[in-house]
Amino acid sequence: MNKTVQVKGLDIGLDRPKICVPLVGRTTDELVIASKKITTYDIDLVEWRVDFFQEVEQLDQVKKTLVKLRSVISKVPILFTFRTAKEGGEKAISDEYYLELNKEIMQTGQIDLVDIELYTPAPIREQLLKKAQLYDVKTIVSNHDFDKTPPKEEIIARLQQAEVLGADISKIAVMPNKPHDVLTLLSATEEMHRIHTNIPIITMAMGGMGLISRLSGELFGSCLTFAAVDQTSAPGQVSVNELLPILNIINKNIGN
Ligand SMILES: O=C1C[C@@](O)(C(=O)O)C[C@@H](O)[C@@H]1O
Repeated sequence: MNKTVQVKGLDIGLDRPKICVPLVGRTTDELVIASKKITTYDIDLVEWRVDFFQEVEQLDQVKKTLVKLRSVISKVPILFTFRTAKEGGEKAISDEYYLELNKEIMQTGQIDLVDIELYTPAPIREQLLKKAQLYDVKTIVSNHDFDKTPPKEEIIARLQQAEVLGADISKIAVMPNKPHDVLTLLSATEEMHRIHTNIPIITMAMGGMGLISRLSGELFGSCLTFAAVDQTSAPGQVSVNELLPILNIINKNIGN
């Protein structure tokens, strides 16, 4: 069983959850300034949330900006994510452009991981998964529910579906409306990790109510957690400086 994924020397899936910081700038300048700051922190990955970028519909501009970001972010993997409006992102684009954007960016050789939404129309999703393999880009197949927390069986089923499709990592983010919803997400995570999967998984309950899920991945089986340097990309993210000591204290004591 190989529940780890290696990217740029980083073993995702082992020990303490990896910390991923989102870049949410709207302009190239904002993004470059933010990435210079982010790389001074003790983090494991950077996610470019390109749906925040105001020139996202001009592929050449996306590519030029990516080259600049890559030259700043040289040591840690870059995850490229266009989060669609229907899954809580900033912008709606056509399925055709979603395909073109992700395909072209994978081909540049400048990114290490790509986020592909589980509910992307099947023919597009399949093409993207194939291209990722071809260009040696690791895939996170993701799903987001910004309104509610689906039942445990449904959370597990979506994570499994991502794995069956060939994801390197499967991910789900849900919104809790009551404390029990957080338990549902954690219980699904624990069961999925223990019994149902051969790949690393990422799960979180969003919002303040779900915060515990962003801290406790090492116990329940979520391999990565998103945290902010200045700006958050989703409700409930805390700052890297607040998160790091908590992850470390869990890591230090978990085997005792
Ligand atoms: O999918 C995720 C998870 C996330 O939504 C979160 O809740 O931390 C943040 C997003 O930037 C990322 O793409």
